[in-house]
Amino acid sequence: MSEKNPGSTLLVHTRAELEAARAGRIGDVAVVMTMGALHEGHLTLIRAARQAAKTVVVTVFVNPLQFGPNEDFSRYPRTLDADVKLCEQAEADIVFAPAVEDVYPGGEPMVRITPGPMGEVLEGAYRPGHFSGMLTVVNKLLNLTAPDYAYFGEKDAQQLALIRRMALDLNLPVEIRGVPTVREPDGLALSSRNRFLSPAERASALYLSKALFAGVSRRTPAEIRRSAQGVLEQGAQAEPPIRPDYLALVDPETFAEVDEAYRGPAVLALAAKVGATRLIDNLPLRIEG
Ligand SMILES: Nc1ncnc2c1ncn2[C@@H]1O[C@H](COP(=O)(O)OP(=O)(O)OP(=O)(O)O)[C@@H](O)[C@H]1O
Ligand SMILES: CC(C)(CO)[C@@H](O)C(=O)[O-]
Ligand code: BAL
Repeated sequence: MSEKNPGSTLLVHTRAELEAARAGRIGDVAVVMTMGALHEGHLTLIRAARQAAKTVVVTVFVNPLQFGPNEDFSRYPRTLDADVKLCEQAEADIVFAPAVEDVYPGGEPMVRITPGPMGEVLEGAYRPGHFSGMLTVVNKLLNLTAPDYAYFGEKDAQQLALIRRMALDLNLPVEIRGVPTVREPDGLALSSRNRFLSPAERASALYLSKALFAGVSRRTPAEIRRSAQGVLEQGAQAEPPIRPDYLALVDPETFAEVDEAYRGPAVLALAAKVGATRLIDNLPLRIEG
């Protein structure tokens, strides 16, 4: 049974409930996929979807397939009641929060999406299997929600590039739309995992966005990398120190490192651990030389 909230947002859990909630609705559909623990970044995606489409579906699903064995699947925050209230405020029509058995009716899937070379670098190198699990569930959620448009954040720029590429390579009947990163006033990218940070870790985490902003103010690829790297090195001396996984200046479509002669759009990408929490951040920029 679907649960009707005080406003007009319907919370549904199964495919049948989702189809019933969709029945009779006319016009275009936008989906915003999330792992819950919603914050202003997610709400910005939902508002963009609200502007664009007659029906807005928000999915809330912590996808086991995209977490490695030693990652934070079990401690990932789960706050469905609060999430539904926020979706209500952002005027989403339907929240689809399925159980694992509904998304994976055949158990662990034998058939999965292979991300190809773009899925093997940066996040893909540090989280083996992550992008295959992510693309597989995004494909499933697209099949279940059948949207005209799907909204994703630029904070997860490699994920966004892979989803765009999957839509192109697999002829998916959906338009993938990216939304700029929402940040705290001091620059920290909003992320559900920020709630794990102690005040001291929160202060050290600021070196991630500081490094990106130091980089984008430079002109050439070497200067951009050097400048961002310098700030990350300061962060590695902070207390507690940040422990960077990677810093890269890449082509936004392929995520291959750009060379010194490259001019055009790029993404400055990084990931670092702060205490037990791993954070990523990305900034699009234009290399003019
Ligand atoms: N600060 C942000 N600004 C814009 N979009 C965001 C932001 N944070 C997350 N998103 C987007 O929201 C969608 C759902 O992301 P998700 O639920 O994983 O949240 P998250 O905050 O990225 O969590 P975490 O990084 O801790 O996994 C993704 O498309 C993601 O890129
Ligand atoms: C796209 C997504 C919802 C798939 O589980 C997840 O990777 C995320 O929240 O970015
Ligand atoms: N926000 C990206 C999803 C993940 O970290 O698994």
